[in-house]
Amino acid sequence: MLEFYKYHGTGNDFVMIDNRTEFFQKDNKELVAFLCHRRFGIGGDGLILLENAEGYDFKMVYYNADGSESTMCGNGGRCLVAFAKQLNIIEDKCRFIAIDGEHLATVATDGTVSLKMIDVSGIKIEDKHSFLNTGSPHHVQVVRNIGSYDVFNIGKDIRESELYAPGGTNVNFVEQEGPNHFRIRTFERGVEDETLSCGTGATAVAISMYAQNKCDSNTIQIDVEGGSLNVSFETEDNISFKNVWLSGPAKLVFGGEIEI
Ligand SMILES: N[C@H](CCC[C@H](N)C(=O)O)C(=O)O
Repeated sequence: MLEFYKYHGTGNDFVMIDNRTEFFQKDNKELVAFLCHRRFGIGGDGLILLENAEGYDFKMVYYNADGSESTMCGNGGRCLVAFAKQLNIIEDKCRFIAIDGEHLATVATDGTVSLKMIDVSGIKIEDKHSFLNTGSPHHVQVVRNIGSYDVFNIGKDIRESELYAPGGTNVNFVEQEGPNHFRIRTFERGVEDETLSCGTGATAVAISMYAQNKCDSNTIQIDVEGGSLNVSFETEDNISFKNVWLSGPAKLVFGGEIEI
């Protein structure tokens, strides 16, 4: 039997495993895909291992639902911080290591988890879209009537297009809701579907919109299908962004054991 916990951050859901004893078969892609399967397994957009790391509170190892180890996951990172607190590894502050480097995080009394993301630069701004890396790669495209937009089919086409081969990208569609307030919907690589939220995607949209002068505050509200996230940052030149923070809820849903 394998002990797990299930968390979500604004509807982006993850299977969490305490792998400090390193028992988990990390190269078993089928096992990860099975655990994330919504009918045969537990169900999740991804799976995250919490491990020990010298000089840090813990290490994050992230897999997409298809079983592939991937790049940074913002909501997953926030959920992992809540999981570390549940395991009494940390209190209300921590420093951990993930695939894209070191992250700081805080847990507020209301449970809001704020995560410091990597510094961002090298944003490409084209006529109809932009592209940037916030720990994971993100295509950002402004659309109208986002509520009825065909995120799955258009997102999948962009994700699979020549432009992003061979690695692929996550695809975010965005519509402005008000000053410094946007609504997004994201097609995620590795889940190969729309998810209810994407943390690195929300971060990418906030930075891209600011870089294109669509907002003037460095604190931006991003509504996702499963709730609301907040992104803040500092920039001097509108090209490089530092002190980037992603905040929002990170909730324990249930825990259990699964036969493997
Ligand atoms: N949901 C994640 C992104 C996972 C990254 C992944 N889909 C990829 O780029 O392979 C987030 O909250 O940032």
